[in-house]
Amino acid sequence: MPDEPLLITALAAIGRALFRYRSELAPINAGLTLAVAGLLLHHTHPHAWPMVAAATVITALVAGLRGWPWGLSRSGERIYAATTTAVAGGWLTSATAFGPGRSLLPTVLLASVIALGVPWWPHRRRRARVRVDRVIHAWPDLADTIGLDGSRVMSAVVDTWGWRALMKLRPGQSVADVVARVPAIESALGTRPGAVRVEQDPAHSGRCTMRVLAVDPHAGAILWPGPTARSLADPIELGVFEDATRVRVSFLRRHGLIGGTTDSGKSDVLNVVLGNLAACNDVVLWGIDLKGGMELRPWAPCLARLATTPEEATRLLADAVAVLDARANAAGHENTRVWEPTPAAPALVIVIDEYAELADTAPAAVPSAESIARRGRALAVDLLAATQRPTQKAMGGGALRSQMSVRVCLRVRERRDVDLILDKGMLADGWHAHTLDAPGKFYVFADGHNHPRRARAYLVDDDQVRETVARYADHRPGLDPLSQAAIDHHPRAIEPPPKAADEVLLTALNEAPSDGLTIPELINATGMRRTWIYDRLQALATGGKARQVARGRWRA
Ligand SMILES: Nc1ncnc2c1ncn2[C@@H]1O[C@H](COP(=O)(O)OP(=O)(O)OP(=O)(O)O)[C@@H](O)[C@H]1O
Repeated sequence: MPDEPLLITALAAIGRALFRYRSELAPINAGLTLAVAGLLLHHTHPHAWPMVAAATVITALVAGLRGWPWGLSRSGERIYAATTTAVAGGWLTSATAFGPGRSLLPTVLLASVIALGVPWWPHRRRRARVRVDRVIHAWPDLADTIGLDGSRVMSAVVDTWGWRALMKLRPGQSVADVVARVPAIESALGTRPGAVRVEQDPAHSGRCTMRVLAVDPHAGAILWPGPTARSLADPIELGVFEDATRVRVSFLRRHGLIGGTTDSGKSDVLNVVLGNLAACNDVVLWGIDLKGGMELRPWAPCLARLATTPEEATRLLADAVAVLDARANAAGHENTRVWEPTPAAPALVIVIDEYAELADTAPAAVPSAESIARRGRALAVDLLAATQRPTQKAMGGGALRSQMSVRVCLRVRERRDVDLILDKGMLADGWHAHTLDAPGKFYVFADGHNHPRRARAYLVDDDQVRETVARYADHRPGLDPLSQAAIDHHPRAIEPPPKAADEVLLTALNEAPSDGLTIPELINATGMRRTWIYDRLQALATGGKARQVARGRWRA
């Protein structure tokens, strides 16, 4: 028959529309189903209405109290589920006993469908769920278009900020392929730019989670809730990830690096860490701030020392090396490998605001910083450095960074800075810090944080700094006697090196053989400590008065 294809096409279109809009039509479908069920029950089991009533009460209670069977966790949604179940069950009970066409029952059913449909139709999470279902349905075609053919969406969950889907990739595809196509995915899904994130499934290289953020949870500043750590062993909360989980990072026996361009929020992250460390009773804090103390001075009452000039910084770091040496010595004697920070024997954390400035203006301090970076972790002498310019020079060609196991990367100006702050290859792996679009947004690479997830640091305002300082300044611990003695007996720390020793060093270098003198020979000649010799050699080398002729051998 000529009309048959048209009829089939029309029926198929209606079927597709009914399927596509099944969520919107759910109240009407439920009303129709109830009418049919009432008719059947009334004709076959009219005396079963007490059982229907009992089932209604039980189901409404379970839906209201437990959210079952829909897995509802919000109280509003549970109340809605319980009310709907009670109304539907009550109507079915009456229809079973009296027949669905009796008296006002049809009108009550129609009025209930409309009344209960009113909260249903505009409900945000329901509409989001529908949109997600449609995307899952359309994904095979979308994936073909954007070059991810063969990938599948296995499941999807709607959350506070949007939705996230678990994806299975075609054999041979990798997460890097998905990351590279993020802009194409955003265009295919019709989202705002920057709404899609891709995270590797740690358990399977062929799977990943795709997060679509309808609302940016980091759009506004998130105020610092105050310190949560009380000991260096407690993780420090830096801010929140995009799924509203907290960024908790341990700084125990770890050096930290905070990098980012100007105004990216480095000082703010430092403030969050300092605010927490100030509340820890097993940490002594020292600070270096070569911007004249602009950033760290507000914390001064909680800092046992604050260096604001290159000379002070050099001395401070040399003293830290003396502490390190003393602790290493003691650990050797006592046969212990690590220094456990306690209020009586606290860790020493040295906070350096703008490390590149230190490298430029106090080159003699760099060997000390590098020595602390290399040896400090086990002995609880830790560095926390912020830098705006993660140049190869400032980062010691990567040697310093490699010792820093907590790396926070805020917005950077150039893509290559990502690899300088985090590590080689991280940019290609999706740590796109150049796309961070507001101060305080960052990526963190640390123990337990090995995937590129965007976070936003808490914002610490000046009042909070003042309050925290006022609260903890009087409760700061002092250094343990061993470490304090190391500083007190360390000549460089108290006064400038004796002029005589300086002259002896210069003479020794001038008269050195062509293959130079070793450090032990220079120690012998001057009677000074190794760290003093090292500092002076660096300073003389910068001034062109000494040079290293071979590894570890010096002359004028
Ligand atoms: N987590 C945050 N949330 C919201 N705003 C922030 C956040 N962190 C910083 N800001 C804003 O960004 C501005 C710059 O922050 P901050 O001084 O910490 O940047 P910086 O990287 O240290 O800058 P500079 O390189 O100039 O020292 C601040 O005035 C503050 O208002």
